[in-house]
Amino acid sequence: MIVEILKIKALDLMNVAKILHQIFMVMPHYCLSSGLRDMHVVYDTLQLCQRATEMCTNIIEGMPFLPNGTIASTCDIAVCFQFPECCDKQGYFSWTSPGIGQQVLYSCLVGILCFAILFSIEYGIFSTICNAFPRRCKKEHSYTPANMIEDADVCEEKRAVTHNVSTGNICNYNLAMHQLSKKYKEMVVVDGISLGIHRYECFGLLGVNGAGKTTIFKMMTGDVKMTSGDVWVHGWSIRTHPKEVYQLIGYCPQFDALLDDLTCRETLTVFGLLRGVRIGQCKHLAKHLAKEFDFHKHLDKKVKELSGGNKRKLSTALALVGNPLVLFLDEPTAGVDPATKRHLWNVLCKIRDGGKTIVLTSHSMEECEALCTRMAIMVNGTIKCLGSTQHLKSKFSDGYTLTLKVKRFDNEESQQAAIDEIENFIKDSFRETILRERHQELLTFYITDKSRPWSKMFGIMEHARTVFDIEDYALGQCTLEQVFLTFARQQREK
Ligand SMILES: Nc1ncnc2c1ncn2[C@@H]1O[C@H](COP(=O)(O)OP(=O)(O)OP(=O)(O)O)[C@@H](O)[C@H]1O
Repeated sequence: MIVEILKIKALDLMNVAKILHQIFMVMPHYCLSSGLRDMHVVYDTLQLCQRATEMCTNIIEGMPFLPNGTIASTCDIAVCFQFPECCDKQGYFSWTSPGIGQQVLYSCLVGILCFAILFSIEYGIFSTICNAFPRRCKKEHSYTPANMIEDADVCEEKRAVTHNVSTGNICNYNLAMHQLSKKYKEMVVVDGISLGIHRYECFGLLGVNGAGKTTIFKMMTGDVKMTSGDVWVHGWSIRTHPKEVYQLIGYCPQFDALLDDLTCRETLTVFGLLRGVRIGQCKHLAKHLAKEFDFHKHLDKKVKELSGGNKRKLSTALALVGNPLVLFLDEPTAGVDPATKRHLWNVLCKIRDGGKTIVLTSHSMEECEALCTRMAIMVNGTIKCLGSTQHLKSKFSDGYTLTLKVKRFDNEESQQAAIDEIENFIKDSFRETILRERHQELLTFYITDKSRPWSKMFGIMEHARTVFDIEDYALGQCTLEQVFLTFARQQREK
């Protein structure tokens, strides 16, 4: 009884093992190892059968009553009787175990399937299918941006881009983004951005650390997948025609993506070849770009021997290889000395005026003022304001800034009393004044009343200097940095 139960159990287990074997066969590692094991079993079986047949032949060869012709068949029968596995005469590639026919078939099928998936991803076949059924796909991807009160310029830009998308006039822009969003798990880092950028434009993306600027660049260069929305370069959609888009863009990443052991000349040549520049022209291109970006003295130095600033110059130059139409520059002048920075600005202005579109991020307001025809300030993945430097200054900081330094006292109480006295005086003397910032003895006031002439305001301040404990002061128009700081505070509040 127990033996019977054990037999049934063993049979069940064998069936389970067979099913598992079939399932695991889709895994190449399992397929390979089971194939090797089976080949070894077939080899051993064949060896055993051959040796048994040879032994049998030696034994019965001397028997007189057996005719010569029947020795072979007699041995076959004897060996088959003794070792049943010798009866089948299986080859290595037979379909049933221990042949490896199944493993070979599974490996081929899995290989073909994986290649097909790889090609589909590479050539965007899945996204093309997805775009063909927008409603179904949107269930997975669509993301509605948090509806907050938006600035009128941002709304107008959105409306213009949406109109051009719906009327098929997206070619009006060199670069257009529509409802571009990115979510990392539950965190929204880019929140429904719509922008249209033309030729001859240098567009600045400003924002505090973590506002989502680099993520926008990464989506446009295909580094990360967008959650929803689309990007068009010269009318080509990045979702449906990524290859065409990549041919039209140049990218200088935030952190230099260079090969340490190549020289600058070799790096420029390799990138030139990758971008389809003829080998003969690469030599000239390397020299030209090195001269333009002022690192020709280091052209034959290895990348690892370059200073940080020169690496930045090389990275920016690489973005220009292949003559792209749109340039994405992520903090191109970070770590570059002021003189070279100005040289780079001139180069970038020349490129912009040559008909290209530049999108850059920078934490230098000076740089944005020098280069950008338009800019946007980003907060928490959304655009808070948009326009030219002067437009932003007049819209968000229409007034004057007064910065003053109070004399230093050893006594804390006297210091506070002097500050209070000066603050009261300023608030009484200038109408509509706000104390915007205070860092120790440095006070910054924002004066919105523009009715007083400069002469009168300076007169008040010169008088105050003689009466109060003021060490120094500066009075001027509001700067872009102040506009930026107004929005930067919102990021911290969120
Ligand atoms: N792979 C990732 N996984 C999860 N979160 C990410 C990932 N990459 C970026 N983030 C988050 O997305 C947000 C935006 O990052 P991003 O690098 O775009 O900011 P940024 O505006 O370029 O900042 P910075 O000025 O410092 O370069 C950040 O909060 C960051 O932590």
